[in-house]
Amino acid sequence: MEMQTAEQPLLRVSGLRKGFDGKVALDGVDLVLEPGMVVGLLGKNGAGKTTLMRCILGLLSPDWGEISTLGQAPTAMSPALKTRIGYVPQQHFGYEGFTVARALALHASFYPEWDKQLEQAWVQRFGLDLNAQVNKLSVGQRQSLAIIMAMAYRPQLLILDEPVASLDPSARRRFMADLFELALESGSAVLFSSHITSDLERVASHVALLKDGKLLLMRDLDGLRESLRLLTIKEDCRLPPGLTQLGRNGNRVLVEGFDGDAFAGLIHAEPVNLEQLFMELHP
Ligand SMILES: Nc1ncnc2c1ncn2[C@@H]1O[C@H](COP(=O)(O)OP(=O)(O)OP(=O)(O)O)[C@@H](O)[C@H]1O
Repeated sequence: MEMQTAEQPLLRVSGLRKGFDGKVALDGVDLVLEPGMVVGLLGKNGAGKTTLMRCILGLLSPDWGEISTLGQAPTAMSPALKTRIGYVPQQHFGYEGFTVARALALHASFYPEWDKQLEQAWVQRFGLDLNAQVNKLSVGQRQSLAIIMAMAYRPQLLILDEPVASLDPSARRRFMADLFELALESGSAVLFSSHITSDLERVASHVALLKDGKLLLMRDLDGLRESLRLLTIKEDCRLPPGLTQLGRNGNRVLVEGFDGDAFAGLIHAEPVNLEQLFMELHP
């Protein structure tokens, strides 16, 4: 069994393919997560985000390719290793017959590393009522509880499938800001999917962009801001070798790797934010 060492990344995905009923959901995905990385996974509905997360967690078996999650193949992960991973799925939940306090206590009992102080701080932050019945919580409150349950034991790898979709803007902002801190502080890595590009821009260290099961892009956000451009070029223009074409619409080409140097045939280069990037790639 492969064990995780200090030099190994927390997650390594190589050449991952997964299909359902002959339809490709993931098409050769490579991804590496190192400690301290907060990776925002962007992609439209059906792009493959949940499938990727479920493969990483061993809930789905890949058709092809290799995954090492905390140094082990996810489909053969030991129970001890599972307690070092946190997951908030899109749909949850259990603990229906319990109060919030009881549900948290029960959940905590599975995790030797549970941090009670962290739990309490987050209960306060989300304004959760410990005496409320879980089955009477709102969707957003349930999501808050699921987040606390997934991160209060400071997992090394935290996987969040649209964690903030049901949170109100203030809870969302607090959560996203603290997520980043938590990852850095605990030396862990976070992979979260979101459609809210402004959240992603605010807190992610890296962005991964899935389109039709292919990872079009995986980069640090600062580097991406610098090197991502929407170019207007002449008809017969050839792109220099250092540029990666991400999308094209007539003489408008979205590229990564732009270093500011003009080249023959370039008419105009404009910076793009994540939302524009998303729109350009999904015309
Ligand atoms: N269990 C399944 N059986 C059949 N097809 C599936 C299954 N799970 C996912 N798919 C298909 O795989 C593709 C990717 O789905 P996935 O749920 O990974 O997308 P997503 O990016 O998470 O979408 P969303 O943003 O809507 O959550 C879709 O075409 C979906 O219909």
